[in-house]
Amino acid sequence: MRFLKGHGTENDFVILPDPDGEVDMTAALVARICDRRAGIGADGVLRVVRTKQCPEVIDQVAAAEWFMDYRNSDGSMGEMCGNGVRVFARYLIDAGLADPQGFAVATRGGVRRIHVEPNGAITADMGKPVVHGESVAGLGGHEYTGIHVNMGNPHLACPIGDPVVQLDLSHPPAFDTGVFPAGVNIEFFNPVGVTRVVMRVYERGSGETRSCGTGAVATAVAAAALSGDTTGTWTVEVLGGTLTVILDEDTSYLSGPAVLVASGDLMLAE
Ligand SMILES: N[C@@H](CCC[C@H](N)C(=O)O)C(=O)O
Repeated sequence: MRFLKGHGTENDFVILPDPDGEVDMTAALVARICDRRAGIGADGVLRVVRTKQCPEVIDQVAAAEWFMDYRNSDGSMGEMCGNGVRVFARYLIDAGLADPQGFAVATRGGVRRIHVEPNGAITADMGKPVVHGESVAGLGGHEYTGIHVNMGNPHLACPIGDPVVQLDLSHPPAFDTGVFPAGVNIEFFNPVGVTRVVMRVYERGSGETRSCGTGAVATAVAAAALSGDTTGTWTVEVLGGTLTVILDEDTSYLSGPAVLVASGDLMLAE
């Protein structure tokens, strides 16, 4: 099975081209591929499959030829992945499978439109964030109140007073399973400018990663809310680089680098 490897601000993915939907993506196979010692190593897998082959997203077939079948590194499914969809787009463009002028990708979280910036950055229209109110994350004996934001997938974005570098994210933060019965991605951020924040994230199904695109948008929403805003352009610094988030009245945009770094043949048995 052919694979490629790519990343967006060091949120890294194995890309599996499977146009006709022939690969049986078991959780065990995904976890083996993502294993950083016994596999290729990645935060997740992006299976590239024609939307018409996938009953679960067949309602998106008229809008998007390709479906991003996203899986976390533990094999669990995610509805959306902001860096993933940008790396997925980079693959489609480089493979000549999508129009670099703009196209749409089907995801479990809905259709996401893509365009390429003059500097090569890839921007995804992430849809309108859905804000649900406050909830609490527990970490290192502290409780952090954050904002529950749905970006197709669930997030809890928590402002903290201290630099995020001090946090120990080697263990999962606690959260309210009544609010998040299917788990949650938890961001911690500290503002470092009027519209600039530093963020770290503990992802559902993948642990701490060096970036999270949906998390960056959720963080921008929470940071904006702190100053009484719902719109604006935010710079989100993550361990793996810098992302730009635009919040407007109707939708949100995530922009940043997305690169392919390798390709090869997967030798793991399915
Ligand atoms: N890294 C992603 C988010 C991936 C999905 C997440 N772990 C979940 O289970 O919802 C991003 O860039 O958005």
